[in-house]
Amino acid sequence: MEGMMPPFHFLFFSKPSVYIDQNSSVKTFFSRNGILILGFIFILSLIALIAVGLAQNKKLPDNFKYGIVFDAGSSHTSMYIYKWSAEKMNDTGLVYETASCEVKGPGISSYASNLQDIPVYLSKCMGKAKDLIPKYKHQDTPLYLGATAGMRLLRMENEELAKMILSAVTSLFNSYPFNFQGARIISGFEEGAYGWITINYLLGKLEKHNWKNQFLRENETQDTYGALDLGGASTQITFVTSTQISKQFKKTTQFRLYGKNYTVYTYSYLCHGVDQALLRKLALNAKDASPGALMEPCFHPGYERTVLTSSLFSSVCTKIYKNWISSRNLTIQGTGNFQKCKESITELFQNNYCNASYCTFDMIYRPPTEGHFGAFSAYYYAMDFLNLTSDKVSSLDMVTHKMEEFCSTPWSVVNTAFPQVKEKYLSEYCFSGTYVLTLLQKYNLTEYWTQVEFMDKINNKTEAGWTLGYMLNLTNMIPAELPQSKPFSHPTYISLMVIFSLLLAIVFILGSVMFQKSSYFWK
Ligand SMILES: Nc1ccn([C@@H]2O[C@H](COP(=O)(O)OP(=O)(O)OP(=O)(O)O)[C@@H](O)[C@H]2O)c(=O)n1
Ligand SMILES: [Ca+2]
Repeated sequence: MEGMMPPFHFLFFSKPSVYIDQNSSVKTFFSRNGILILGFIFILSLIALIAVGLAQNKKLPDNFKYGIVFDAGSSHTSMYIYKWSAEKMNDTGLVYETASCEVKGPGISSYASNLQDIPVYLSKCMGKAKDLIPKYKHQDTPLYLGATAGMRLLRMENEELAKMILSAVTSLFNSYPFNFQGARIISGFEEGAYGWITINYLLGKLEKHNWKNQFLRENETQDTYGALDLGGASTQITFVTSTQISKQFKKTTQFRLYGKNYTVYTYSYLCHGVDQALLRKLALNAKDASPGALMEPCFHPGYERTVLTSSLFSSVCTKIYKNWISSRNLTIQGTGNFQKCKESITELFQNNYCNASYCTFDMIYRPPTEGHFGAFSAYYYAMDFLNLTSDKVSSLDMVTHKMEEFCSTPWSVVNTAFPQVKEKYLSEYCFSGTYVLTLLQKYNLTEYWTQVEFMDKINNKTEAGWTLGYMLNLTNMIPAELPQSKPFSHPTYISLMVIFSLLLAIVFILGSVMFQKSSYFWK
């Protein structure tokens, strides 16, 4: 039938036009080959489109993963639930805290004599985890418990009791549907290193992309932050050092993360956490106290606390003072004097020394500190309460002035002004603030006050601490090498789709125009 389009397969399988009309043979030859080329482009475009679609746009709805970590500290236990996209698990900054739970009660080490209470102690937070994580994900959700300095101290005193606490936790957690990976006492070295990983991961210091979404190499990445963690029983300092450190000190570790090497110094000072430091200070001063009373410059004027002296010596950290006095009641009376408080805290640090190549206190080698530091846990609690976090305050003089003012404020005034703050915390902020300041001075970190950033939740979501780093490490979520170049971002994918669609439309339009012309020659 004249004028009708030939079927689609005709484009490729019709006889060569050169046999039909000898006069238009050359023109027809080109138009037929043009159609063939366009046909090829069409097929290639289609294949490319499908390939891009299959390779780059595999996004599945709600493909999230979860992980649960319990931080069993000396003063309290917290549970953190982390969440991340399963497709992007090797990227930095993508795992975040989706919920947390404060376990009611003291640190887990105080359950040594009442193991039967451990299920009640932990089950409320476990119930929260069960409710928050979708049921079908429970089996794939790793669950960890890491215990820190409180349990380290208990282990030094009585290893069997420490084991029994961990066994009680193990049998409880095994009865839950999660993928329980163990309850253990982590070392001070791990605690420091994982804290460093957490903050640098969350601050995006380990792996960087440029505006083209390409990974930046070695020296193009930003400097990492050092990590300062102040707990109740221990304190950790961790930072990247460029000082050549003799192997005999064994205080550094090598990390290879996202294709970059880091020489990280870390040390955990046991008995230098804020609670144990206060206990040591009180135990140390108790020997010189007049019978029944101890004047304490780190407590507010008018504050009183009565303790049994034996309770001051019950910790491993204060045992050395035990022989000095027999047990009796001791009333501690605040005098609220920042300078005297600072002097007495300084006595807790022995042999402080720092030169160009090394620093030390308590005979522990430490290379000179470098770069910026993120300070969390009790560093943050104290400085945040005192309104002294670095964006609000610019110099050490300001901090000193504020501390002098706060410590000398009568307890009745402080207590009335902050009725919502727990009495234990409130009565000790003069001590803990002064302790923070003294510790930072011992680390030589107060010269440039803004070198230290006090941090709580990073990106307003995830708490700074060792738990996230611990989970990232145990789930192999931080690769040693850089991941292969990133797949297309969503906008790039959409742009490619548009370009290929336009190309296809042009191919079709040109194809049909050329086909009409060539069929004119066949007539
Ligand atoms: N809002 C808060 C919370 C806690 N604290 C105090 O901060 C100290 C350290 O708390 P934390 O960092 O939770 O210590 P733990 O993790 O329990 O101890 P460690 O890491 O040494 O095992 C404790 O003295 C606690 O009383 C505080 O002053 N204000
Ligand atoms: Ca802690």
